[in-house]
Amino acid sequence: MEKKALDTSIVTAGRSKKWTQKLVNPPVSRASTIVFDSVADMKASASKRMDKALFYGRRGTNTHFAFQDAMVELEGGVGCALYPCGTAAISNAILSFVKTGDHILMVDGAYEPTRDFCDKILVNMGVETTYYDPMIGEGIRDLIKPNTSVLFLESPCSITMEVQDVPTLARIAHEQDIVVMLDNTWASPINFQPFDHGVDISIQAATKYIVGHSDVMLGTATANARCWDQLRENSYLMGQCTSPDDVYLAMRGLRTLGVRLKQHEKNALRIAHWLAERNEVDHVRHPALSSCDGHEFFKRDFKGSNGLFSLVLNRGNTEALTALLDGMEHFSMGYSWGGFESLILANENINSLRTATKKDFAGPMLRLHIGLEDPEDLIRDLERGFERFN
Ligand SMILES: Cc1ncc(COP(=O)(O)O)c(CNNC(=O)CNC(=O)c2ccccc2[N+](=O)[O-])c1O
Repeated sequence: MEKKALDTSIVTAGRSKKWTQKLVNPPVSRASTIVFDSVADMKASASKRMDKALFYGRRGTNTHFAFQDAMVELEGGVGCALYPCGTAAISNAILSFVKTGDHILMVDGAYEPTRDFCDKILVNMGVETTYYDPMIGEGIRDLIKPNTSVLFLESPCSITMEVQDVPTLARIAHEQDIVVMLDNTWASPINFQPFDHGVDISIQAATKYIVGHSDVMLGTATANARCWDQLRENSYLMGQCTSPDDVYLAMRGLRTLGVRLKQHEKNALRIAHWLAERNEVDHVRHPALSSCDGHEFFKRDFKGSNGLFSLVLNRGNTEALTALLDGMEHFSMGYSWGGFESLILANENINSLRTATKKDFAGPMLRLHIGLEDPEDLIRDLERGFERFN
């Protein structure tokens, strides 16, 4: 079969008639018990239970199998495990590849609950975590220990948006047979191809852009041939299963992911360049702008950006920030991103979330998620916000 363009794959991925039963979309197949016609049928299913045979609800149904196929086609790898949320994907992927006495390397700019998992769960299992500078590059070699089993990346990093040199870090990790995991949520399966850059396991909080409508919690971990069997079986043993209703909505989200990302990107760049000229802004941390750490890696490795970026203000205290935030008309405050709506979050002390790298920023940070609203309305909303801020 000839290689398809990305936009064609977005439309066709996961639509094997095995799963759709000639419908355009795979039906929502809810199941715990799967019944068999004969002992031979039951044994045949059991022998193929690890390869999308209908066996038991926890292994998935045709709805899950369709979405898993779609994720592998779009992101790469050989298999995709599903989880109730992105945080579950992160924790179960790591748990699938560590044992007591191991050491892992975790990017200092990781999503805060990822850090909490390391500091509150792994530590009690006798797994040591070293946090490293997102921009460390070749220096990662000096942090590797004989018992290092996982190198975890998140690129760009949460809130501070550093873009990591993934291929360099992966190359060095593989010299010591270390498993390379990447939280690839910002790029989604579309804008960064993890397995082309040395990653072994790519993690998505599908909650964000894949679902795209702020109404489902879901996580995925897609693995290459080296890691797939171990990831799949350990995640199954830890009871990681998902609702076919949520998976159906994630599959629905995939079909518009390409066009939504393009519009988010266009709107966000309009606003990021406008913000860069505001006198309240010290600098904008958008991977597509040269003012963002790792911008050169974004240009080299990414196919595009999206609506999520941050900025550093050059002044402002809690009172001024509250005045800015409380009166926004189109920017809501909420703990997520990747839906169609615009969001805004403030962070007054990013260094409280970092242990290996301290930022000497001019002022507090704002993280914006630019939605699908008209960017001129959003700019006017921000203008009014800055009037309250000043
Ligand atoms: C890159 C990345 N990777 C994984 C996850 C987790 O996904 P999930 O929300 O589906 O579990 C996320 C979720 N992102 N959520 C946010 O950025 C906003 N949420 C928060 O800030 C939040 C929420 C609950 C508890 C703590 C935080 N926090 O980051 O401080 C993510 O951004």
